[in-house]
Amino acid sequence: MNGTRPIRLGIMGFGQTGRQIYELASASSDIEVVAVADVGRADILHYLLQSEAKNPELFRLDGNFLCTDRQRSRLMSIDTPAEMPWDVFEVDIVIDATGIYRSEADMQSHLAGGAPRVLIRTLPEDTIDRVIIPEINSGAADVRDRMISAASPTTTALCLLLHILSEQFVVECGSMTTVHAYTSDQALQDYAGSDYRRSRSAPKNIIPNGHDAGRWLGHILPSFAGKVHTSTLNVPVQEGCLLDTTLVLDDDTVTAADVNEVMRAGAKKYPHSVAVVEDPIVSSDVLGSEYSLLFDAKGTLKAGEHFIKTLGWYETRGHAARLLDVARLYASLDQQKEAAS
Ligand SMILES: NC(=O)c1ccc[n+]([C@@H]2O[C@H](COP(=O)([O-])OP(=O)(O)OC[C@H]3O[C@@H](n4cnc5c(N)ncnc54)[C@H](O)[C@@H]3O)[C@@H](O)[C@H]2O)c1
Repeated sequence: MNGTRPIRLGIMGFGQTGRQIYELASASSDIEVVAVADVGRADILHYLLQSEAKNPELFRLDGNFLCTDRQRSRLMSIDTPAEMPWDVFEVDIVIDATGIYRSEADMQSHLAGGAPRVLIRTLPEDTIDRVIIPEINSGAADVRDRMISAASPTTTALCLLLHILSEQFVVECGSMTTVHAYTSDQALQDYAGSDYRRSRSAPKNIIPNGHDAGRWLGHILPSFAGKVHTSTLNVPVQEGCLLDTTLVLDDDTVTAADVNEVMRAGAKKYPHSVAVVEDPIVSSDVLGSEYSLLFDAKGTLKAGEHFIKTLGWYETRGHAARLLDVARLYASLDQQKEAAS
C-alpha cells in the first residue's frame, strides 16, 4: 500500500473462500479487489456471490466487471496462474484461493505474471517463504517475502489453541481430529478420485482423511514440531467444522476449569480471532462466524492425570478474514520500508 491508497488485491479462485474474501474486502475501506480469475462464467460467478452474500444487492455485474459502489473487479476466465496478466491490474498482492495451486512453481507463475506477492489460501505443497497466522507469528513476516501461506482454517484453529494454552501450560504432545464439512473436491456419488476413501460419496459417508497441519506445525509454532498428530473426518455437513483436540499436559494439577479460564483470557487477548462459547452450540450455529476459533467451554474434559480434551468450532469465513489480515500485514511492511527509504 502506498500512503492511504487501498491495497490492490487480485483473487484467483472465486469459490466459497474467494467469494468470502471478495465480500469482506468490498465491505472494507482499505482493500480494493481489482481482478478475479476463475474458470467459471462471469454471470454464474455473480449469481453464486449473490446467492450467499449478506447484502446481495451490493454486487452488480457490468459485462466482465463485478462492481460495487467503490470498486470494479475485472473477471478473467483463466485456468492457470501462468496465463494471468496481474501486471495489467497493478496488484499489490494476489490471493490464490483455488486450493489447487500450492506448489512453488505455481506461486512463481503468479509472480512472473506481475504479482509482487502471492498468498495461498491453504498449506503449501513444497517450499514457501513464510506461513503466517497473524495472531501468532506476524513478527516473523519479512518485507522480502514473496510466496506466503496463511495456513488453512483447520491449522489456524489448532495453532491458536496450542499457542494460547502453551503460554500457561507445558503441552507434551497431542492429537487433533477435525470433524470437517465435506469439500468441493469430494465426490457427490462414488467416483474414482485421488485415493480410495476420497472416491466415496461425501454426503453419504464419514470419510477419514489425513491432514497436513502436523507437518507444518513446527514452521508456525517451533516448540510443537513433531508433537501433534493431525487427521480429518469429512462428514455429511455442508459447512461448519469441529476441532477435537486431546493434549497431554505436563502438570497433573491442571483442571478442565483451568483450561477454560486460560482460553477465556486468550479470547480477550486475541478478540479478533478467538472467542469462547459457553452455550451448547452445534455446527450450524457457527455459520457466518469471522473468528478462526470458537472455543467450546462445555467440551473441555479431563481424564486421568495429564489428559485434556477440548472442542473448538470454525468455518471458512474466519479464514477469509485472516487472509485479508495477512495482506494488510505485508502492506504495512511495505509502507514502513517506503517510509524508511
Ligand atoms: N472449504 C473447506 O472447508 C476446505 C477445507 C480444506 C480444503 N479446502 C480446499 O481449499 C480449496 C478452496 O476452498 P473453497 O471452499 O473456496 O473451494 P471451492 O471449490 O468453493 O472454490 C474453488 C474455486 O476455484 C476455481 N477453480 C478451480 N480450478 C481452477 C483453475 N484451474 N483456475 C482458476 N480457477 C479455478 C473454481 O471454479 C472455484 O470457484 C478447495 O480446493 C477445497 O477443496 C476447502
